[in-house]
Amino acid sequence: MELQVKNGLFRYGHRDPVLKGVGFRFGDGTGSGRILAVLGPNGAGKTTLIRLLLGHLRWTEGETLFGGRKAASLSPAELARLIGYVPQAKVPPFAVTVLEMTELGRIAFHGEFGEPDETDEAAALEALDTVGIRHLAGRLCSEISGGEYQLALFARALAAGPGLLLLDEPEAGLDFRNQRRILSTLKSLRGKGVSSVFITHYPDHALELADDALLLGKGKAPVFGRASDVLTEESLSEAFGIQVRIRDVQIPEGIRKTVIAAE
Ligand SMILES: Nc1ncnc2c1ncn2[C@@H]1O[C@H](COP(=O)(O)OP(=O)(O)OP(=O)(O)O)[C@@H](O)[C@H]1O
Repeated sequence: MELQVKNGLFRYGHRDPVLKGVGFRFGDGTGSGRILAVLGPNGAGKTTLIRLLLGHLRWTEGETLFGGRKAASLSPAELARLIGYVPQAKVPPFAVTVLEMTELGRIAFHGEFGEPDETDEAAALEALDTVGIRHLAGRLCSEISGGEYQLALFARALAAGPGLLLLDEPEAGLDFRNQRRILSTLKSLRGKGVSSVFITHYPDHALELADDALLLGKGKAPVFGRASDVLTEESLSEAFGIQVRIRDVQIPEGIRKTVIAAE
């Protein structure tokens, strides 16, 4: 699905703009999946951007379009069927099992007050399988680890079978193996035509996985383009204000880029 932002500017209240000059066209109408990594220092506006794309916030100027349709003209239910959202993990204060929480991802299909049916349960269990935590289906969300909960949030987004996933630091708090699980799931979803926009503080992950990258810098114009063009030693050093080096590392599958802070 094509995602486009035109002339985006956003400010909270009367403050200085958090985002300015945001414009990009990601993906196309051919149905092939793509991955966009969003990077930038703390406070650069990454989560704000995701909230704008989700329609939780409105651009002060500019607009978002999904498949050429203005996001503002889509109902919340239409948006929920198009987009899956994986927020930063915050365990809910109410007692809910992992399966029940995953079934919440199906709400656009059965309505807020409708009961999930067998189809919803099957989709939720399949999503739990995909992220490797089906064995936790009956456990309370308040009684699993933070990393396991992060995976449950991913499953909740997958349960709706969205064409586009928006993920806010999906690998944060996960161990190496589960980070790889998230990355390989995004990769295999791309192969099935599902696109992803993911915020990450790991430039290595962006270089490994992403087709495109959006680099946000505080007070600097955002840069969008092919990930290998956007994420260079120079641009990362400038955006993060620290000397960065990119090196090739030999792994059994070939060469992988690794990004090092050289200070
Ligand atoms: N609700 C709000 N009201 C006012 N200012 C806000 C609000 N939410 C965020 N901000 C400010 O907007 C700026 C961007 O915040 P945002 O959370 O989008 O950054 P981020 O790039 O996701 O940061 P991080 O990497 O730390 O998660 C920050 O300066 C933040 O203090």
